[in-house]
Amino acid sequence: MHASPAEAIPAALAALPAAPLCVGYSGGLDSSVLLHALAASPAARERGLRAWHVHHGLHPDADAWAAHCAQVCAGYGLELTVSRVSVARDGGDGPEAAARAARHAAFAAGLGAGEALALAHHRDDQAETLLLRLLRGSGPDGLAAMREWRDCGRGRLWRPLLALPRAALEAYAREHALRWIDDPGNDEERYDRNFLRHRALPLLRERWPQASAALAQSARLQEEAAGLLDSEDAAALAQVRSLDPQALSRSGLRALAPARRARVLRRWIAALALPPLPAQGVARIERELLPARADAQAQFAWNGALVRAWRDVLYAQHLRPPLPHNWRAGWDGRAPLTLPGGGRWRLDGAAGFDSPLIAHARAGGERIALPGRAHRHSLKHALQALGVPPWERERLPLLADADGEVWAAGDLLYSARMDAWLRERGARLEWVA
Ligand SMILES: Nc1ncnc2c1ncn2[C@@H]1O[C@H](COP(=O)(O)OP(=O)(O)OP(=O)(O)O)[C@@H](O)[C@H]1O
Repeated sequence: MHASPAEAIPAALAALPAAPLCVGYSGGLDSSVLLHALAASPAARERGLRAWHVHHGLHPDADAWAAHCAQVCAGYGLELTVSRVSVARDGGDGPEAAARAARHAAFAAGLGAGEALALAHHRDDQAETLLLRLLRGSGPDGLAAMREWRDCGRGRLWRPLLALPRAALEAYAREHALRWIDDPGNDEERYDRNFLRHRALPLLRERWPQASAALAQSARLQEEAAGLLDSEDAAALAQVRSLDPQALSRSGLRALAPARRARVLRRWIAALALPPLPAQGVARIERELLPARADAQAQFAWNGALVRAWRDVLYAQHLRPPLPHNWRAGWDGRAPLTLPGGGRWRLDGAAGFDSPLIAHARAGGERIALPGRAHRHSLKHALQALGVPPWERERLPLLADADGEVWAAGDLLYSARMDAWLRERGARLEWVA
């Protein structure tokens, strides 16, 4: 175990895969230490070390903080990126949480492919995070608290100081006579983290001097356990998954143990980039959507997402209104066509159609001349035969020629002519609902 950033940073860099390196620099004590230790490392500079300051625009001194960061970086000969973000002051969880969300969104959007963003979280931050998660009633994934590595946009977050106590960073800052900014927000005890830092943890340490180290150790053990659970969840999800990533087998889910089922459902929702299921979400799905005789209309909606049961599948999707009945748009296939209410159509592998087609909503009663069939078929029956659920049919755009002949329904059905046209060119249509 390393006792100081001066030892921890070179050791961590030696184990770091070759990747561009950036440091999240707020100007506070912790990230000033991290920046200094990285700037002193030839291995970090070889990776093109740069610094990144997110300007939240919340505090009256925020401009001065950014100027301080620029001055320090110039002194080290490092490039500094300053990103301004807009923070909703009246967000439900307070300005601190809103600033954090905006900062992480900026990181996720701005990191280069494979780039590592070093953050200066340390062992005492980890202990606070674990306590916060315990007090929120988190399970093993949450209690693993902060990982040393985590994916972020196209890059990754890296916390090379996570094993060091705050005191080691303070000693380093004194030893190197660093200058840093004291954010007055860090003392406000109405924020939970500050309450733990200034009141709860000092009290715990009176009786258990190693409290922070022990809490961080617990988080590490939880991370190991969560890793094991995670691979088992992935295997269980693969078992119940169908070809369509938005669909799971209801009978397959029923066969899983309830605790596993809950984890698989959460993992599936996260993989679809839908908002996390609320606390009662799993119970509602279990009760209303999983039974073999679930009501065909049953659904569970939360934060713009929806899960429903249909035949043997459980479907999850973003909540979207049906296509407006009167919607029509010319489309030559050259650029993607944006559909009302979100979603799009794209022609891949060909420059465009020979002559523009007309995209429109279904009116009912359409027929389509399918490949290899002598007669036109009812579109509705063809979609039913494909197992397309009713709500997906409501959002399904049609593509027709000037004579009203249907050429395609989303990317689910092609007419014989469209099929031949796409095959000749090795092209395909891609529809996102
Ligand atoms: N404004 C900022 N610009 C760039 N980096 C920042 C900024 N604020 C924080 N960081 C980086 O994130 C690290 C952690 O800061 P802070 O404890 O405020 O984090 P957080 O993102 O709110 O995380 P958590 O709530 O998980 O502790 C800092 O040490 C620094 O590396």
